[in-house]
Amino acid sequence: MPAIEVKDLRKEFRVQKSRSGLKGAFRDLFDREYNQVTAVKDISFEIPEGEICGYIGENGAGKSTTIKMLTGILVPTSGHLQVNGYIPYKDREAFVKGIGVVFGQRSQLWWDIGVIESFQLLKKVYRVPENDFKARLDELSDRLQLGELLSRPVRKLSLGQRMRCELAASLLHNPAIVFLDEPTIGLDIVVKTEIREFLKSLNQRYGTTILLTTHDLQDIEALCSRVIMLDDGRIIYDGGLDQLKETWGKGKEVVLQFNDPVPLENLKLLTEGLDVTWEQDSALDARVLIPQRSANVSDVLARIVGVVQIADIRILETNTDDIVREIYKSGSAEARKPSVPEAGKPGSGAEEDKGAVPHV
Ligand SMILES: Nc1ncnc2c1ncn2[C@@H]1O[C@H](COP(=O)(O)OP(=O)(O)OP(=O)(O)O)[C@@H](O)[C@H]1O
Repeated sequence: MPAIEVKDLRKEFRVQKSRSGLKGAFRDLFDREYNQVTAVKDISFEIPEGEICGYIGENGAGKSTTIKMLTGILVPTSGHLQVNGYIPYKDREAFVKGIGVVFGQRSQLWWDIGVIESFQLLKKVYRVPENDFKARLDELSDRLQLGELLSRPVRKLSLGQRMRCELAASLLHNPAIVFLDEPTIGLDIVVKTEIREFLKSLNQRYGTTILLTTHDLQDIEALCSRVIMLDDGRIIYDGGLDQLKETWGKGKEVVLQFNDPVPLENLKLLTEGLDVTWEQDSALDARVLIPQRSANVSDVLARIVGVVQIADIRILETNTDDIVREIYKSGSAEARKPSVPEAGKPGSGAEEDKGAVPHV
């Protein structure tokens, strides 16, 4: 049984329209008008136990709405969902014992009381036996370096300290599935790295399933083997991070500087038979573009080094940030067109060939 199972999940909100001016406000009192917003549009996916999956998309794409449905906070308009064997909004009490949730922007800890007292309350809420609680708290304190933070009220903690406490709070009852909504937002790079390391080890030691929404693609790079990308309530990509890079990445670019002038023709001859493209601004330098799927950098360098005197080499790779920005930009509309046969574009045949799940 998958940890998370979602089929044709949909969420519509009814939002009241406001008319302008005093007269409009008066009319609103008696004759309300509504707009319908469809935040999540019939999405389907499954997440197996023990997977760390990134759930990404631009602002307003529908990520939080999905997480709220998966955690039982919102009731879907239609569709089916099952999380850890439960239907979240129906089996609330039993369901919450098996999940942990961290909303980076909102605290689950009580503001004015010591962190440890919040933990004690959560222990009661989740009915964690005393011995399990002690062992778990010791381990979490140690790994997240909570130490003397435990006796402080939450309002006296820095953001990074609070986030470490939030993570501990969400894990006190040893949940099988953890939902993290922007867990590293606003944190400095050191704390971000600590939190990523912690999540990785949590997943490895306990096989915890993690669904992570983030705008920080370094989180995804560090943690996720799979990403689901949402745009305007629809899934536009579901597949591996490597496939994402392969499908949309522009490959690698090697920038070379030579000691003596080298004509472009010579460079082309040296790499004959390899699927590469050379560009040159002057005879003393050159760039070679190596597509993601064909040759690799060492094949290309093996042909050149020793034959040509090289003063300097730089290897540039499209990073995930660039790729995702590119998909968002070109993204959704293209993705929904039925199979535009153009390589490297969302919705093209290339995506299907790579085994990613196309959602068109
Ligand atoms: N309670 C609500 N009532 C009405 N509309 C809502 C409600 N919650 C969300 N929406 C709308 O649904 C859409 C999706 O919002 P959602 O918060 O799920 O996006 P998101 O991907 O989490 O964005 P962000 O990255 O900004 O958090 C948006 O258009 C939003 O305005």
